[in-house]
Amino acid sequence: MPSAPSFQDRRARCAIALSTVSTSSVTGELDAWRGLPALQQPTWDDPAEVEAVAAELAKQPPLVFAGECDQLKNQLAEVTHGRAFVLQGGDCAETFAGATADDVRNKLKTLLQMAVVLTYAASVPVVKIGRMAGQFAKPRSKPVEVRGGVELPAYRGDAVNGLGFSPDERRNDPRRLLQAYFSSSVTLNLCRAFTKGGYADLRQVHAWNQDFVAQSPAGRRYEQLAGEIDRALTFMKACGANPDEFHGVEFYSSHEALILEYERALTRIDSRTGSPYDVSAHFLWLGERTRQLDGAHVEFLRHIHNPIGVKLGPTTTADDALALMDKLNPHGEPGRLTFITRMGADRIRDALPPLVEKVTRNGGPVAWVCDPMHGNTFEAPSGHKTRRVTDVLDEVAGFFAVHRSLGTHPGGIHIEFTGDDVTECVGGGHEIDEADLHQRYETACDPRLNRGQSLDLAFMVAELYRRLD
Ligand SMILES: O=C[C@H](O)[C@H](O)COP(=O)(O)O
Ligand SMILES: C=C(OP(=O)(O)O)C(=O)O
Ligand SMILES: [Mn+2]
Repeated sequence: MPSAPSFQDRRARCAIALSTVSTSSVTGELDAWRGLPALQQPTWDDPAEVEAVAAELAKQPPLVFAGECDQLKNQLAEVTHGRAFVLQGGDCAETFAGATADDVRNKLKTLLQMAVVLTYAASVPVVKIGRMAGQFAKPRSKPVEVRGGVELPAYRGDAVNGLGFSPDERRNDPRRLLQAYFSSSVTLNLCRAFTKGGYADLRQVHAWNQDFVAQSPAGRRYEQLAGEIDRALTFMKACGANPDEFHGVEFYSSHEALILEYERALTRIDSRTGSPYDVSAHFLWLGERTRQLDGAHVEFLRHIHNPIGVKLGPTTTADDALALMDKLNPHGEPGRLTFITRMGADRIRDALPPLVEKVTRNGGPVAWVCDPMHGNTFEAPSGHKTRRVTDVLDEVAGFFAVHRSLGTHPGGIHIEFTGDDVTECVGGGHEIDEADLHQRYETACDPRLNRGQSLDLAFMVAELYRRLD
């Protein structure tokens, strides 16, 4: 007969049992979305292939660490308290071909320049989040695209199918999910190297502008500001400050949590706390098309501990916002939830106040961020999807005006931009007009601000921020 288990044995068995119970209940929660309607999911030819890919993804190392997600959550908590500002941006749709050192550096350079303008001119700490290293999947308004009488499945991002207009390219291929992971990893590695390895050093403010200054009004304006920063740094050094403190910056990754098989496969239990984190990015958001309260996306996001966002379009009611708040941040944890409003320049001044009022009165803390892109898209006569820079600026001005009148904090901007001199949005310093769009229209999905247009926006936001005082 086996002897009675020792106290240690019993304790160990008990611990094992507890961890099994808690792990399986966590697993149950993380898979609960599978029983709910999930919009905008690709249809795959072979479910077994998707399962094999998910199993492969589940074995891969995390792209980000839970502790980094917590750090971002703390910084976003500062935003909810009105003490910091979010700058979130990048491509509408990243592409695998764009995971190169040049492309990533150009985007980061523009983001850093914008952040410097905001930090210096508005005197506010800026939380820098890229729509980078994972933004490979797109929701679409139509499931198909028709060209010259030929109908094919819509492009859903490089994680799903190809942009080229052929049946082969447009076939949904689950193996692309693996490539999305590897391209995210390459991009994030570059971002980490650029932001920590000296390139983002504040003493490089002029270097980021070198290839730009002569050509553009925004570049020249930036150059002046960089000169002031230089003098401030010299002054601080003379006062005894340690210049190495400006060597690197904190940078975080984000993307829309769209393809639930991918996000689920990259969700891990944090060894420190036993809580699940989606380690595909620091920050995940839900799009306007997939934020149904009883839908699969909300259910999945509810259980991960990353800081998260939800896009809110012009039809969102105050009750919708409150219900999302209750479901996604039931304990009112500061920094956990960001509402990214994308109302359109002509709607923001009417559509935003009821949401902010009700959430502020009844809800926990939330960071309010303005996406001035997605409510302002239209089709030019040439067929290009575009946006007017004046509408983008006007939506941001409306966002600031609403928060100012309600006494709440305009917490940040969320934009689609690129570091290259593309011609995708009309207006701006170089006055791109609709007839110019074809010149350098390179986006895989929505039109992005180019570098000059992005810097113009940063100067305007800094001005609006200063006027809040
Ligand atoms: O950001 C993405 C787009 O707004 C979204 O994919 C819808 O675009 P579509 O109307 O071209 O499908
Ligand atoms: C699809 C997007 O936005 P929204 O969900 O707000 O339409 C996006 O951010 O690219
Ligand atoms: Mn977009």
